[in-house]
Amino acid sequence: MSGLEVSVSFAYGERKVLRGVEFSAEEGELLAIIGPNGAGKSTLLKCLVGILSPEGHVKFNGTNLLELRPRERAKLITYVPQSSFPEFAFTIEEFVELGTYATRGNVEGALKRVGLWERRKEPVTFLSGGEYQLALIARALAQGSEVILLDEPTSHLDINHALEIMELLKEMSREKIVIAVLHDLNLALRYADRLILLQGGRKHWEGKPGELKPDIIEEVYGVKARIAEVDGHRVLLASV
Ligand SMILES: Nc1ncnc2c1ncn2[C@@H]1O[C@H](COP(=O)(O)OP(=O)(O)OP(=O)(O)O)[C@@H](O)[C@H]1O
Repeated sequence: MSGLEVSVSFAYGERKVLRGVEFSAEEGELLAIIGPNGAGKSTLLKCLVGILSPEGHVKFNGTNLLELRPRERAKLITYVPQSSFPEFAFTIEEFVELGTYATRGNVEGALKRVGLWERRKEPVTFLSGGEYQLALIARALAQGSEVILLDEPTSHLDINHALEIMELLKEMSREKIVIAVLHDLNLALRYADRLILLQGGRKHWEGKPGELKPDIIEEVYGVKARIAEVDGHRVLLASV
């Protein structure tokens, strides 16, 4: 079986946070995980990458990643956490090299791909929020894994940098499986091949962006929603 096959449940102690979340993904796909605050999106990514230990399985090409040692798992799946600014004094290049512990990764290729190669000798603390997000993505790319998970990669970014990141993810998804938690539904509608909508720890809905109906948004987010078409893109207009 090729691609990623997920079936997970997870509880923090007594508190059930993911209840039988199932989906699959194939190489060449950009999946967006969407859903309201507290739905379980970050928890789901942490379960997929093995930071948390869920019940169930996360199979990649038939191998259950949850049963692999961390070093072996890291060759196959990488996680880009929510951006928090680094306090330490690495250069950009050293920071990206940290992603290659499991592989003989391609630091140069990754830095060139995100446009930071020329600045590689600068301290990572010199980067702006958007540039730091690019460095985080370069670190994931340098690891060379086939599945990349990103938790809110566009939060704190201006629209220009957000679009730049989404274009990069789209390009990466041609040869990998890319799964991103996105709060911005318009970015999800525009860039994702498929959406997984979580609510209350369950998969509430799954489909292509073109299939998302306003009534689903209204039900899950408690807003009034309209979806219009602008220059061939579906655009969500929400109001309270
Ligand atoms: N370490 C933890 N211990 C206990 N409960 C937790 C922990 N982390 C998260 N939770 C709870 O699990 C639920 C899901 O949290 P999670 O961060 O996965 O949601 P999310 O969909 O990513 O939310 P957001 O959009 O606000 O980032 C929330 O109710 C949260 O309070």
